[in-house]
Amino acid sequence: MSDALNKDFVKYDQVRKSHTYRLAESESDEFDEDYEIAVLDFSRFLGGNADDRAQFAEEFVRALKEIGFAVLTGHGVDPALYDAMHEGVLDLFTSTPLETKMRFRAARHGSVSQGYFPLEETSEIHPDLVEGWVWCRRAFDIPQRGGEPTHAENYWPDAAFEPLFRQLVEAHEPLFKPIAQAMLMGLGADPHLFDRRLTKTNFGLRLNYYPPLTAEQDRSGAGRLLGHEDVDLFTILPSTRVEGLQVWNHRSGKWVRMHAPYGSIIINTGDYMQLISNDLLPSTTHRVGKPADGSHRDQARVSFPMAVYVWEDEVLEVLPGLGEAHYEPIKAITFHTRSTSKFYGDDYAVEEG
Ligand SMILES: O=C(O)CCC(=O)C(=O)O
Ligand SMILES: [Fe+2]
Repeated sequence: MSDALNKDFVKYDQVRKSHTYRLAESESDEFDEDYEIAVLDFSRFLGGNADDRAQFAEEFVRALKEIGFAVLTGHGVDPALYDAMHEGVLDLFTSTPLETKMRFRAARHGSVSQGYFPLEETSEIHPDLVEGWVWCRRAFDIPQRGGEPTHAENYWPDAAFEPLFRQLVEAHEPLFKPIAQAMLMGLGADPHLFDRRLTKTNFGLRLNYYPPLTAEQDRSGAGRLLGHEDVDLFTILPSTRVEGLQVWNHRSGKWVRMHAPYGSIIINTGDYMQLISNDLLPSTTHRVGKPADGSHRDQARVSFPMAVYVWEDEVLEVLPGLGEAHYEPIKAITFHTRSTSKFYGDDYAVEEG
């Protein structure tokens, strides 16, 4: 199984992914030590004049076209919040008994597999050295799309975690539209085309807890999270304290190690965005490997990416003005669940229009 290739699962892909990579880390993997992922000041878009905004959008989209990842500073979120989240994730995973965690095992809610993922069970295709926990919009006590009441209490092992992690949701939700607007502007499309779809939209907040590596795991060369692409429009990932994120450079066929400054956020485009951008913005493969710096190996690693979706009943289609469409329009639920049935089994797919 450790020789498995992404190509073995190509039937699940809903957008073109022509490269080949091994799911697990391997001694033969090559690294692009010189490539620098762009670090851009988002305040130029959030607070700048029309020229600043246009220039930011151009640089942002250039970086994304090239590698599917960019790092943003100047986004306005207090880094103290990320420190609090880091501690909160450690607390959640280390203080919740396994039997309690197992009562929340992940299950499909609409498109999203929401709930707890035990160690080595992030996906059905290969074991990873991470525990995960995913919550969508409905799990937070925030305004819901149709004004329906929330039942946050159903989703949390301890009620105190909801208001804690809600702070992260409330800090990031105001960034959804400006990030999408900058991408659309840089693509030459109407920057406001997704404003309605992104109002009270769905998302998946994923907390990842990578336990300290044992000496044996360290020796085995096992990675922490398999190579994958995100299915979403884009992901907002605050920079992590412990390194390890690696990004596939499709030009060189090598991996690039992410080094994002403290307090910055990493943005990467996912499958929804690759479809609507007609393959201009790639859904880039990434994974989490052992830290290159040995001193970090005995430390737990924590990350808290937020995946931005559109609701299940929206249609994903190629934006106007981007030439002959490579894809047919498709309902978001069909697109999302077909693609992620790669991880959750064939019966995960919901076929609708
Ligand atoms: O832990 C990280 O740095 C990345 C996690 C990730 O790619 C994911 O949860 O989709
Ligand atoms: Fe990811």
